[in-house]
Amino acid sequence: MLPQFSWTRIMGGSADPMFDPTRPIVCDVLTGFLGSGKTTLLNRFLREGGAFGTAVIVNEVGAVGIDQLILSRVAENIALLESGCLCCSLVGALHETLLDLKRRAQEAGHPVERILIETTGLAEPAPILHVLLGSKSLSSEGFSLGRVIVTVDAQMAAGQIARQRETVRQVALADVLAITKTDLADAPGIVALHGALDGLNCVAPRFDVNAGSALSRIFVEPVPKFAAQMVTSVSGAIHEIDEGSAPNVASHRHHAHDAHVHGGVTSYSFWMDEGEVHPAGLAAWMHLLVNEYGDRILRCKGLFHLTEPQRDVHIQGVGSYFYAPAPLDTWPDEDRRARVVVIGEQLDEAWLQASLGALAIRESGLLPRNLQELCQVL
Ligand SMILES: Nc1nc2c(ncn2[C@@H]2O[C@H](COP(=O)(O)OP(=O)(O)OP(=O)(O)O)[C@@H](O)[C@H]2O)c(=O)[nH]1
Repeated sequence: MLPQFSWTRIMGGSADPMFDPTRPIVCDVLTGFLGSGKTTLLNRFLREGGAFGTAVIVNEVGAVGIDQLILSRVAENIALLESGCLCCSLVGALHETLLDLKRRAQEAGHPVERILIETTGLAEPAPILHVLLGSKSLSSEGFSLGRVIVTVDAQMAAGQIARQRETVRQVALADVLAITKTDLADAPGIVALHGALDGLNCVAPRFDVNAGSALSRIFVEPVPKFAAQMVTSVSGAIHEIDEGSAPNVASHRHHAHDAHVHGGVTSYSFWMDEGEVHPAGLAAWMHLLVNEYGDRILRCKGLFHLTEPQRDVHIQGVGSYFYAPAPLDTWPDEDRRARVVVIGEQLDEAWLQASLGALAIRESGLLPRNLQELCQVL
């Protein structure tokens, strides 16, 4: 089902003579639990004019799209996907809508550099990420996944994390956590919120939507990839991952900070001192991980120095599916250590630590299914 809209309504204005139809189109996903402030945040971003070249796809469950009406007061470039949820029935429609948006942009000669996709509050981001990361037709048309922005209600989120599976999964898959309603929450509540977020996602930077420059940091500035030290500030409450206690360990020894458990979901980070990994070792480790945990893995991200060919790569897994490692133009920070974050349900820290031994494998096709087989091949 394609949304009903006309291209002039989407883009407005006249054709841009500088428009380059081959330019890549970055797709950002804006998600977060029901009422957590997605539309309010998007509205502010559009109103404050930072969205040139941005089209918006809004997904609402139900026959009447309210959010679209609110947003269309501030921007013309809105498409609505309604009567279903993107993560369930509308994944195919998303694919078609993206291609259709691009085709119409080309016909109209307007630049679309970015598409912001606002999901319903109940959406699980994983199926949407699979479309954006895994579709060959979308990638050959220049579409790529940008950032997953997740709104987190400072008043309600700690409780939602305890009760709502959707909130847990949304937070786990976030690249950026946008903390809303900090004006309503008290300081102890914000501290409790950070505690709740720590175990679910230790790598996504957190920004208070009500702080100065928040919009730019949430939507525009590059997202730090696994900075060894992350400092996040929400309403004056500083949460710091202390470098002193941070991982600085050799030989696949690891640090797993704050392995809080929320409904069985934990996040573990591992830093590795020893240099390069053969692609066969990376493949063996992914195979081992998926074989052990399957769909209990929610999200995996990593930075590695690969050999043969020698290159730095960013790996991404969503659920039990790993995408081809993406080459990095530049290593994202001064810390040259490889690192990986695994977020999932009922993961065993000791098992994860041991599994990293698979990274030492250098022979293609050597795919141990469990730790016992790994011991035999090492
Ligand atoms: N005080 C305060 N209210 C907020 C803030 N952000 C959002 N709200 C209010 O929270 C309510 C829900 O916000 P929405 O932006 O509609 O939330 P949503 O996530 O789009 O909601 P759904 O589409 O139902 O999932 C609205 O009344 C907003 O005005 C905030 O930072 N502070």
